[in-house]
Amino acid sequence: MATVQQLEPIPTPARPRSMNGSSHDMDVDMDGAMPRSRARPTFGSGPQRGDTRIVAIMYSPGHHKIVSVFAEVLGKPSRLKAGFDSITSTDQDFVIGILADQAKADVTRRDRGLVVAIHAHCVNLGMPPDTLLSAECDYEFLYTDTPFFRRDLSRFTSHVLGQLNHHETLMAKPRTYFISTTFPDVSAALPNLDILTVGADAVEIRVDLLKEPLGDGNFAPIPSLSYVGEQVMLLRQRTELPLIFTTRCTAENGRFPMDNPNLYWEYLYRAIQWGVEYIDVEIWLPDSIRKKLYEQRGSSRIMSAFHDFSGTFKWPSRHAEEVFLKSREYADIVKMIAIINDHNENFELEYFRSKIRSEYPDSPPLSAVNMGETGQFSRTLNRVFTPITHPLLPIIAAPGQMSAAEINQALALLGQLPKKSIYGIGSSSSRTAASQAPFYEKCFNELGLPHQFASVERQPRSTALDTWCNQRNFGGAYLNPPVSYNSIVGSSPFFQSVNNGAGPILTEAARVIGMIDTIMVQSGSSSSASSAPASVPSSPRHRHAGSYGTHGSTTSNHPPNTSLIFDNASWRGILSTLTRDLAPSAYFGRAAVVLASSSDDAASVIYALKALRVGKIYTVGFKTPLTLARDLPIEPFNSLESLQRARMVGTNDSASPFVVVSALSAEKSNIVGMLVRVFGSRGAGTGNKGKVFLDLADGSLPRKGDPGLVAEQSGFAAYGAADVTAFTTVETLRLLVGQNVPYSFVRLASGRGLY
Ligand SMILES: O=C1C[C@@](O)(C(=O)O)C[C@@H](O)[C@@H]1O
Repeated sequence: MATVQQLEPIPTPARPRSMNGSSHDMDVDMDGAMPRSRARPTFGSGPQRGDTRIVAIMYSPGHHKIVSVFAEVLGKPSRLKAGFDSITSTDQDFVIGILADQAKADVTRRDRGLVVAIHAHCVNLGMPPDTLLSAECDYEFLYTDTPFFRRDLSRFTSHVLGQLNHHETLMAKPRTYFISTTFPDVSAALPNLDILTVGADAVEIRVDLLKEPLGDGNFAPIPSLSYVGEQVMLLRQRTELPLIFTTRCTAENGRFPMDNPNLYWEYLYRAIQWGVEYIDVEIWLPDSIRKKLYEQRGSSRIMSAFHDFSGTFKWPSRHAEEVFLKSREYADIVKMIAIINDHNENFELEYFRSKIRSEYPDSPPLSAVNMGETGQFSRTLNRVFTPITHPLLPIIAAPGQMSAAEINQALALLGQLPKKSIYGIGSSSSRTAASQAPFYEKCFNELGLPHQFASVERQPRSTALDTWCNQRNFGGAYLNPPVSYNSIVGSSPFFQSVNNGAGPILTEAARVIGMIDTIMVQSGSSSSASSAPASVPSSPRHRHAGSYGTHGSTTSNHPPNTSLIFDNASWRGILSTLTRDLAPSAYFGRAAVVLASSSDDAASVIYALKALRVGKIYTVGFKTPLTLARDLPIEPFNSLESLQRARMVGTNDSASPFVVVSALSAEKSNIVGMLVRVFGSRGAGTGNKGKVFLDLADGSLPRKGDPGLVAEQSGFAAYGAADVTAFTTVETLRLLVGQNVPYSFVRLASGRGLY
């Protein structure tokens, strides 16, 4: 008989706060001994249920297919209706399609508490879209049908419905940057976008700098909404980074005219409808407009903007504080930027920053820099959304802007980014860590980081790991393959001695998963931008003598007040892969099958599936540890009968497996292929990619058959280890060096080396 393990709920723990005052997505466990049965995981800023209203898609004639793609992305069936009036609560489990012409009749009087209205317009049909629908819809999705970017639709949907939240994750990072693109036409940027965005956490589109050709050799005085919409669409199709939508006014080094403030509302509100993540709202705009945008922002975040070019602005003044207080009324981030005359004014800004932090601790994060060469120093010190440029951009967006590499080089020169040794630690059985070395070196180089990267091999039962991690200049490591907490700490006097004998600090993911793939270093003085998140709290057990006492015979070589943090990045790689083409809700409540030969191999998969709120997991080949099984029905397939039962439940039944993840090695491919066939869609071969298959086996190793191919033939959308490795690398770089390197760059720059 199959067993179902169900465990009692346990209260959610209090969460640490970041420097910015936002909660951090890396909850940490301060206990050194591997805690087995503690609080229920929170998954940091992981997937949320979000907006649960009925989604209605307004589509153009001949474009009904977009309705089923939305439905697939959301994990629901679709049905077409003649108008909003006929939508009732019985449609809750469907995505509704309404022909645009019919929608126009009743879109205005729709029940906004019941329905969220999305206008899907294919730009190949011409621009602008229907003006009434654009104005009346909640959101507007602009797309091309050839090529169609499924990833863009999935990201748009996850964002506007509030299922994924970039902002919380970004504000938890110790430093964030955005690149100000200054192209008159973003098409020019697209070929280089991957490289341009290395080191950036978001991409700003300077709408006021766009130049819309009028066809007679002239350009529109301001780009039309049609042109801007297409430009935003093009950019979003090519980058996974959040966008910042900026209409900079003429008085602040921009080109947007100031005579009609309503024009700003029109463009900025449309950007919210397009699902742009950040909206730059200048504070000279009337309060009524700022308030309205703030209230209408949905899942977007408002970055209030203030620039002073007069040369008379003073950070220590009452005026500066008033600007901050006015800004924060309608802002999720406050941006203040000024021209200064003297280098000392950079220190005045630092004083202002710390005063704001201590006097208004609950305010939105402050992003503040000075312009001009004199102000560059402040660009190295600002930690929240520092604007950056890149040598490949046509012009810089503001005087004194620096690139990510220049900022890092300056930090290194100032002693704020000390040179560290960072290790890629492999094992004798897997050469993956070593093959990633050239990629990491390339990234460090591109980002101007002073660190040295070394790839090393860990022998079972050797003490080499202790030696690498106990070097004075140790800056962190990734472990590929991951190693269990117990095998790292169990027999190591060094790791047992850290944090005055409490052992390494564990993030929530590391504690629950029990497998460690990232070791970060956090220095107590924490001015280093180089490594672990500043938001990880110091251990209460830290003493002045340093976190690594002299426990047993082990002496720490690290500077005082240094902590080691153990994390797991793989689960995020898995989560990002599974949500690349689907919104998280496609997984909510559905059943999953996990194949692995040990619970260690399955742990990060199960954690990611739990973050995706799956309803049940069938397991094959391992026993799920209690920490992972908590709050979720787990049913091992331990007989043909149990397998047959799961296979026979109706496809619309939530117990019918929707996602299959295999962590079995390449030589077991034939078994994987067989199981995938068992759970394949009945309508396989019809091109219906309803279900999801993820194969974590190393694709470069010889194997008997390709389960991915079998999966595709059986109606699955198939993903492989290369996707997960690339997404995990993005996460690892964030954790180790605090820098964002987009997925597309990882895929581009790593060649075949990563896999
Ligand atoms: O607000 C800012 C900051 C900025 O003005 C700078 O000083 O780098 C550049 C602008 O593009 C951006 O919108």
